[in-house]
Amino acid sequence: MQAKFFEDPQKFQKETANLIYKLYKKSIEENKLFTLMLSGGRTPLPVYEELASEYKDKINWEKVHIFWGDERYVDQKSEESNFKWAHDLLISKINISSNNVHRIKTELPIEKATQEYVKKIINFFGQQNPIFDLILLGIGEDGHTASLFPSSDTLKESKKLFTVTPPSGTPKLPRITATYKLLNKARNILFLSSYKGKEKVIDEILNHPKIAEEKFPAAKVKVKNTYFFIKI
Ligand SMILES: O=C1O[C@H](COP(=O)(O)O)[C@@H](O)[C@H](O)[C@H]1O
Repeated sequence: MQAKFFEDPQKFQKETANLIYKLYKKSIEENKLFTLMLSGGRTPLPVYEELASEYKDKINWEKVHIFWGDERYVDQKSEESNFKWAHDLLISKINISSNNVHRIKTELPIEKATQEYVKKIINFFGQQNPIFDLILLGIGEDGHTASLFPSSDTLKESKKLFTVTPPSGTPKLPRITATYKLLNKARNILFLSSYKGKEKVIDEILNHPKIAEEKFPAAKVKVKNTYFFIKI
């Protein structure tokens, strides 16, 4: 586990994009492609912009497959859509085929959208327990990650890779989320979070992980190669 705190927002976005690039290169060497699961929220947005500018030509985007770890159940063009922000700031600016962009289809009924996404992932990886090269995650003020919220039944889901989250969070919306079954298999996890308003949550996750596990869903993501990049 590695935790880094950044006072300079420019440094945060540059170092984060650079780490993503390093992990991309390693995956390409080993597996010839890079499976990247994006998070929602606002914190990763400058990183998406950095990737779209500095890494537009350094990364062979045809070898990258983009997925989402959670989605708010809204139209894909809504300001609240996790897909929309990644699309506008990154995907629309790089040379990537639409076949490599795997969004959650929120135009379908929510259960169907969830099941179809699981099917799509299983078909893509050719196995029931997919291993993503890199999963980006955020941390909410309540310790949620993806759309796994404290005290939610979604935390107990052990069979499915994705599940439906009843209206939760800010904005309070139904959501579709990856479960621990999927997240805890990743090769690399990169938490991107701001620190303000989340100091207690982040300090506890980093310094008292066992206690944090009882309260904060983010603390239950347990992967050997986990990075915390925190913007102060
Ligand atoms: O609602 C969500 O919030 C979290 C944290 O977002 P941030 O704006 O504090 O960075 C995010 O990780 C999650 O994907 C999103 O749906």
